[in-house]
Amino acid sequence: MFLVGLTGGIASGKSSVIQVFQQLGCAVIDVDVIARHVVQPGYPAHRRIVEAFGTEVLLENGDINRKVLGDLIFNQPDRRHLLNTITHPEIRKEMMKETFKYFLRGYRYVILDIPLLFETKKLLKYMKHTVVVYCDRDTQLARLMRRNNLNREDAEARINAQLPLKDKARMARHVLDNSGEWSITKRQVWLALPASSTCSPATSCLPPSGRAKAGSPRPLPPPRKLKLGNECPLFPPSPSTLSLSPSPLLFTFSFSPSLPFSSLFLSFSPFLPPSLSLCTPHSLGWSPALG
Ligand SMILES: CC(C)(COP(=O)(O)OP(=O)(O)OC[C@H]1O[C@@H](n2cnc3c(N)ncnc32)[C@H](O)[C@@H]1O)[C@@H](O)C(=O)NCCC(=O)NCCS
Ligand SMILES: Nc1ncnc2c1ncn2[C@@H]1O[C@H](COP(=O)(O)OP(=O)(O)OP(=O)(O)O)[C@@H](O)[C@H]1O
Repeated sequence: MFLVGLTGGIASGKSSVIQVFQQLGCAVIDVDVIARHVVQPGYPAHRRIVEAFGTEVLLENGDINRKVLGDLIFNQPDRRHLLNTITHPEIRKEMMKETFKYFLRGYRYVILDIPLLFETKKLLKYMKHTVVVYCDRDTQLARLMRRNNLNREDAEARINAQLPLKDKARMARHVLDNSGEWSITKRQVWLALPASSTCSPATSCLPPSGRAKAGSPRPLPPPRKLKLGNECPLFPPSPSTLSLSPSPLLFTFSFSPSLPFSSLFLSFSPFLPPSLSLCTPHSLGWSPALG
């Protein structure tokens, strides 16, 4: 099994992007969701947070007051470090459990949304590939202020608590640009689907409407569960998936001027269980005799 680390900056659009992957049937893990889970009352991290930060970081019902704790840690690096030492080991344990569940279900790839992948570096060595969801700083600031109802100063403190997004984009193997309209970002994910097909046009698993000739405008595939066997630079095929010929679609996509970060080629099928994802020549009705 291979792990794909998806990261970005605060409010750069990681959760939005990972939802698209999820809708497409990929195996995904959102570490922010796990981070919320492990600090619930009754969990060791909850007790240790109260010991370290006092009961003023609690709501009346005993839950962590995330606004208060956030205001504390995003303005004070030492307290942020303290919170990280409490929560990160618990988060990693849960992440391992979730990943193992996907492994048992037969997935070859799991996409993990890990906000601090490049900051902590602890998990980096386990990632087969890294993907950054990027947006320019002004857009990031505006989206963060709007979503969290923050003033500029507080929003900047949160952004500055992380490595600059530009640096992360440089460190990543693949970048998704979410600076523009959401529909453009979604297209980047969707368009990557047929681009990664190993099937030649003659044997394509795509419905006819989903096929395109090299150089012609690409029809937008609807979000759906995938049943293709794919090959692409990001997610190579399993040994039992045979590449027939490189798809012309790959070429079309990689030089699309509408995608400034068009180096992203995602093959979704490895995130599906093998029974669904393999597109062997035989499953396509192809045999060596037929060519
Ligand atoms: C500080 C807390 C209470 C704020 O909660 P809040 O609901 O406002 O934000 P949420 O958890 O949704 O996080 C939003 C984003 O903030 C950024 N962020 C969160 N924690 C940190 C941190 N310790 N350092 C830098 N950035 C962080 C991430 O980009 C994250 O995606 C919460 O983020 C938290 O418990 N953080 C510690 C755990 C952690 O490091 N989580 C990040 C995933 S490893
Ligand atoms: N392309 C876009 N156009 C407009 N708004 C967007 C776009 N992408 C994301 N947003 C909005 O920006 C905000 C941040 O997006 P999202 O929550 O996906 O980011 P995130 O990186 O997961 O954030 P965090 O680091 O805080 O978990 C949300 O309110 C989301 O609806």
